[in-house]
Amino acid sequence: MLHVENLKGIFVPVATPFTQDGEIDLASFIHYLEELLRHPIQGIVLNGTTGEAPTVEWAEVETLFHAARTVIRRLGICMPIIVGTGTNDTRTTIRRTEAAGKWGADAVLAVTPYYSRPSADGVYRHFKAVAHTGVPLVAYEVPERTGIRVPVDTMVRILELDGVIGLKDASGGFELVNALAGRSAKPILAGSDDLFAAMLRYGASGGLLASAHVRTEAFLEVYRLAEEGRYDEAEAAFSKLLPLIRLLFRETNPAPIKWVLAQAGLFASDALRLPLTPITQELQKELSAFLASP
Ligand SMILES: O=C(O)C1=N[C@H](C(=O)O)C[C@H](O)C1
Repeated sequence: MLHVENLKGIFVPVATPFTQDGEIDLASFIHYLEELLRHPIQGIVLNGTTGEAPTVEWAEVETLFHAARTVIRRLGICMPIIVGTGTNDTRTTIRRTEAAGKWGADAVLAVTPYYSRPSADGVYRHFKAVAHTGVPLVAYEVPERTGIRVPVDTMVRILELDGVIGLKDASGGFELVNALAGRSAKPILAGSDDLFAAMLRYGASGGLLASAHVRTEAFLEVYRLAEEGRYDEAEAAFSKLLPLIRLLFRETNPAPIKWVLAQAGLFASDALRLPLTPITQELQKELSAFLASP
C-alpha cells in the first residue's frame, strides 16, 4: 500500500497499446513496461488519462494490472501501481476502488466527477465515500477535462479525509498548490507537465507526468535537484525539456506519446480508440526532428 510519505518523485501514467483493430496489445504492453521500469521512477499509474481510461473496459484494466504486476515481479523491483478508478458515478467509483484494492493495487487515482457538474458538497461527499473503502486514494483535479474546478476550501477538506493520501494537481496553474501550502500537509503531484518545475518550487512533492515517458532520466534529474532545494538549477534543467513537453501536448494526450512509443519500437502501433485519433503528419514531422536532436 502506498502511504502519504511515498507519494513523491516521478510517477509515469502508462499508455495502453492497441492493435490496429482496437484490441489490447498485451505483448507491446509487457515489452514497453520492461523498458520503462529500468528507470528509477517512483511508480506507475494504470488507467489514467494517458491510459485512455474513458475507452478501456474495466475487465481490460484488470488484465493490464496483472500483466504489470507480473513484469514488476519478474524484474525483482519494488514499484507501486496506482489504478485509475475515477468515474462520474460515486457507486461505480467505489466498486472499482474496492476491486482494485482486492487485486493488490497500492493506491487508486480518482478524478473529480466530470460532466454532471456536482456542487462542492457533492464532490466532497464523493471523495469521502470513495476514501471510506480503505484503499489509499489520490484525488485528481483536472478542471479542463472535468468541467468543474474544486474550491480550495473543499480541496482542503478532501485532503483532510483519512484514506486520501494526496492530490494530483492538473489544474493548469500553480494557484492551487500555492493555496494548499500551509493548509494541507498531504503531498501534491504535479499533473500539468509544463508547470512541473514551478510546482516543485511551490511545494509539489513530484510529478505524475505523461511526458516523463521520453527523456525519463532528465525528468528524474529535475526532481532530484528540486529535492535538494536547488530550484534554479531544476528550472534550468527543466527549460530544456519544455519544447518536448509542448510538442507532446500540442494535440490531445496520449496520441503524441503513443506515436513516440510506436516510433521507438515499444508499441507495435500508435492506434487509439475512437473518438481519439492519431496525431497529424505535421506534428509527426516536428516530433521526429526534435527526437533526432541530441
Ligand atoms: O495520465 C494522466 O492521468 C495524465 N493526465 C494529464 C492529462 O492529460 O490531462 C497529463 C499528465 O501528464 C498525465
